[in-house]
Amino acid sequence: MAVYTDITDQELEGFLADYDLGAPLAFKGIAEGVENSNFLLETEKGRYILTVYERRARPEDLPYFLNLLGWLADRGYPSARPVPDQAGRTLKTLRGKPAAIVGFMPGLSVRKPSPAHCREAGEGLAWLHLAGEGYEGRRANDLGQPHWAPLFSKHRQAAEDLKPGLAATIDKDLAEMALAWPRSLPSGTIHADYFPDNVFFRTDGKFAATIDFYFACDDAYAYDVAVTLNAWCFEADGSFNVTAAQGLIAGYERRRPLSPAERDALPMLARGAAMRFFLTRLADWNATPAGALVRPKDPLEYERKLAVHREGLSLFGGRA
Ligand SMILES: Nc1ncnc2c1ncn2[C@@H]1O[C@H](COP(=O)(O)OP(=O)(O)OP(=O)(O)O)[C@@H](O)[C@H]1O
Ligand SMILES: N[C@@H](CCO)C(=O)O
Repeated sequence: MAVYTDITDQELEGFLADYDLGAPLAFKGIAEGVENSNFLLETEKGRYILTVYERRARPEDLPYFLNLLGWLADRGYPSARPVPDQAGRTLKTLRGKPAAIVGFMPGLSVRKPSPAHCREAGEGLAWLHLAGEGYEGRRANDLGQPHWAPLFSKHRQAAEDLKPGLAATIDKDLAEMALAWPRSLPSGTIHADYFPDNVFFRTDGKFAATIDFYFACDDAYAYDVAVTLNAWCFEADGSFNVTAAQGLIAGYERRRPLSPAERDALPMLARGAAMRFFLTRLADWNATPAGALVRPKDPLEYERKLAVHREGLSLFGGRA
C-alpha cells in the first residue's frame, strides 16, 4: 500500500473548497506506488488523482514537476494536467504536506510487457523527449553518475550483507563508469523512471499515457532510453530480451532517431542505469525497518541486471 497520509472527509471538503471541482462523489486511496500517497477522487466535474508528496520529492522541486506536466499536456502529450485552484495555484498543502490534484489518465499498465508493448513504450518515450523540448524548468539529475559513488559509500555494508564480496565489485564498476561515462550526448528533459508501472496502454495495446514524473530532470535522452531498456526488456529468469530491446529502440526511432554516438553509448548507459536503480533500492532496503507497511524493491534484481551489462552483452544482438 502507499497511502501514508489519511485524509478525513472533513479535510477533503476543506481542501476542495479552494477549487472549482464541485462536490466530491468518491474518494479512495490507491494501493500502487511507493513514493507518495495517491487518491482517486471523483467530483461532479470529473475524475482526478490527489497526490500528497511524502518522501523523496523535495518540496522545492515540486513546481518543476507540476509545470512540466502542464507543459507536456499543452503540447498534446498524454500526461496528467495539474488542476489549479480558484487562485490559479497547482501546488497546495494538505495535512501540512505538499499536495496537488492532477487529471486522471485512462489506460492500464502491464506487468509483463510483450515486445509489442516495448515498441509502443519506446515511441511514447521519444514523444515525451520531443514534447519536452523548450521547457524552461531546470533540474539537475541528483541521481546521475557523479552521485553514485557518494551514495554507495553510505551503504557498502548493506551490499556486503546482501551478497558477500559485492562491495568490491561495485567499487570497480563505479571506477570504470567514472572513466567511461558518456558526457556530451544530446540532452534535455527526461522522465528518468519510465518503468512499466508508469506507462499506460489502451486495451488494443497502443500507448496511452505516462504518469509519475517525480524523477524528471535534465540528462541525456539516451540515458532515459537505457533506463527504459533495463525496466522493460529483462525476462523473469534474468536474461536480456534482445528482440524486445530492438523493438523498443525501433519504436523510439519512429519519432526520434538515435545518433551513432547515442547508439554506441547505450551499453555503458544501460550499465549505469542498472547501477542507479541498484543503489537507490539498496539505500531504501537499508533504511526500511523489517515489517514496514511498504516493502522495499529488491536491490538484487538490479544487481543481476548490472552483472549482465558488465559482461558487455550487445543490445543489438551478439556480443559487444
Ligand atoms: N494521473 C493518473 N491517472 C490515473 N492513475 C494514476 C495517475 N497518477 C497515479 N495514478 C495511479 O496511482 C498509482 C501510483 O501512482 P505513482 O506511480 O505516481 O505513485 P508513486 O507513489 O509516485 O509510485 P512509484 O513507486 O511508481 O514512484 C499508479 O500506479 C496509478 O494506478
Ligand atoms: N522505479 C523505481 C522505483 C521508483 O520510485 C524502482 O523500480 O526502483
